[in-house]
Amino acid sequence: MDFDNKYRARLEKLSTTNVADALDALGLKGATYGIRPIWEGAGKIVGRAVTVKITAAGLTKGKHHLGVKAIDVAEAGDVIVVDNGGRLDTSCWGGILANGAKMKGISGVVIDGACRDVDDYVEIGFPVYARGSVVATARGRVMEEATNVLIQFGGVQVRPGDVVVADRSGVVIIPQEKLDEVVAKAEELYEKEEKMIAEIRAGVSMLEVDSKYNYEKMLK
Ligand SMILES: O=C([O-])CC(=O)C(=O)O
Ligand SMILES: [Mg+2]
Repeated sequence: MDFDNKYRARLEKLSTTNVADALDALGLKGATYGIRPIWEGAGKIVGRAVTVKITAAGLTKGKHHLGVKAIDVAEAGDVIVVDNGGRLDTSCWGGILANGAKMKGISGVVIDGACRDVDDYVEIGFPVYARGSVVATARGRVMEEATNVLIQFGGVQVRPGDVVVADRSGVVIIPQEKLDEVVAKAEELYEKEEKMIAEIRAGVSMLEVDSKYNYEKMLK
């Protein structure tokens, strides 16, 4: 799939909410909840998923240090998607990993859990989205179970190569085999909303604009 040529610029123009609405209209799951930019300037992220599945540390040891394999296999523009099951009591991503990811040209990291070293992300301008930040290290608390496998992220499935879009509203995942349909539908919804906003700004009444575009039925 020629993702960069065919889809990247189009997705950068769309919002996560356009994409979430397109997924709803097409009966697909991909909208997550509660995973937000961890620092003010963390910009929008678009890219293909490299997944990391985290599990609790214990007597079975992990093969790779958490996150390192994902950074190694990722290509420039990819997004690392970390499933730590929503845990908030321990980090599963930090500043050293962020520096490694930044050096590879990775677009950003989205985490179903918590991260640490937020000042480091600000310093290097690296976008990280998570449920929160925490000071406690991942070491001895969690470990990497697998890289590039099916994961659960904010209640939705993510497979390696699925497409991630993240902005200030949150994170959406587009199943890779539905990318064409979802992007086309999201663009159609974006155009309609732009027209609605233009009319509202031109002074047309909200009631008139709403009934003309039938917002309530727009996803049918
Ligand atoms: O130990 C951790 O949670 C990870 C960490 O701080 C880093 O990558 O800098
Ligand atoms: Mg650190």
